[in-house]
Amino acid sequence: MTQKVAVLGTGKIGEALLSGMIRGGWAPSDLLVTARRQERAAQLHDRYGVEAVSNAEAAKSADTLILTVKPQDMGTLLRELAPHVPADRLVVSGAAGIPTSYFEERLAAGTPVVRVMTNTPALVDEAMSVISAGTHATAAHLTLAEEIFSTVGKTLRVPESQQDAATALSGSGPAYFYFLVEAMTDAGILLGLPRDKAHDLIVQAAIGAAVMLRDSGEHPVKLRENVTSPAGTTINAIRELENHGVRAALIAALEAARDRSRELATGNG
Ligand SMILES: NC(=O)C1=CN([C@@H]2O[C@H](COP(=O)(O)OP(=O)(O)OC[C@H]3O[C@@H](n4cnc5c(N)ncnc54)[C@H](OP(=O)(O)O)[C@@H]3O)[C@@H](O)[C@H]2O)C=CC1
Ligand SMILES: O=C(O)[C@@H]1CCC=N1
Repeated sequence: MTQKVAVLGTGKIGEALLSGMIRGGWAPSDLLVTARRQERAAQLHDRYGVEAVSNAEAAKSADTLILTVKPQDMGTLLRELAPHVPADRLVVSGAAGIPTSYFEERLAAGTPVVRVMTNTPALVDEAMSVISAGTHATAAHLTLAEEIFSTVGKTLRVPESQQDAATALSGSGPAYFYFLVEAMTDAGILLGLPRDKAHDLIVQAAIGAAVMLRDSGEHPVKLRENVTSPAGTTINAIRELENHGVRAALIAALEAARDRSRELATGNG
């Protein structure tokens, strides 16, 4: 039986998923979208040929509802949806912080809920989507969520207790790398390189390092040691990174992101 899937609150993440599903072979006729603004609904229809409907209509017509509004908008969306969602619908939340129990408490008893934390590299099919089951979600529901999110990259199942940590690492993760590239490009300017060349050098170093991390099978420490020659350039840079507490700063940063994810649990964060 064909599954009809609706993406509710189709912003950056919702659109990335929608476009990935279409690239992955889902027929636009099996997909529905909702948006808060009419002009956004029309834009999605024009771009992807999908039908844009109301949230209530999506709840009635689709087998699977993927909720991709901001955590702070989830309460309002659920109040609107709850009277229209039959208990056999799979509800997938893409929101940071909000636990599956939040949805279970607000939807019909027994509604299966799956929580997913993806990230923006979904736009280039390189997402990491971290998936957890709620109380009533079965293995088949998890498999369906994996099938949907594997159209935009890798998937990983974790116990829900690890979702806030996963959000800090991979949900927010791309932002840390962009931040590092921005800072290292500034360093290139300081060292006298034109900005465009500094950018290209750092981005290619990042791509090369990322591919080696993924494909070499080597531990990151070993990869770093291979770059770090005795009395060479790299060790001087590493000493400065350690002097400035960059390792401790990263640990503290990810802990802060994890804590913020926990705070968002109420949807009022
Ligand atoms: N951005 C990221 O890197 C990641 C985000 N997430 C999670 O994904 C979710 C979405 O984030 P993101 O895509 O960045 O946010 P966006 O603001 O881009 O998308 C949310 C969309 O939902 C719409 N919306 C809000 N309320 C309603 C409603 N009641 N009915 C229909 N549409 C509604 C908004 O409309 P309007 O355009 O009018 O505001 C907006 O277009 C969040 O919960 C976030 O935690 C997860 C992983 C990574
Ligand atoms: O910053 C945020 O809250 C969202 C969730 C993970 C990435 N972006």
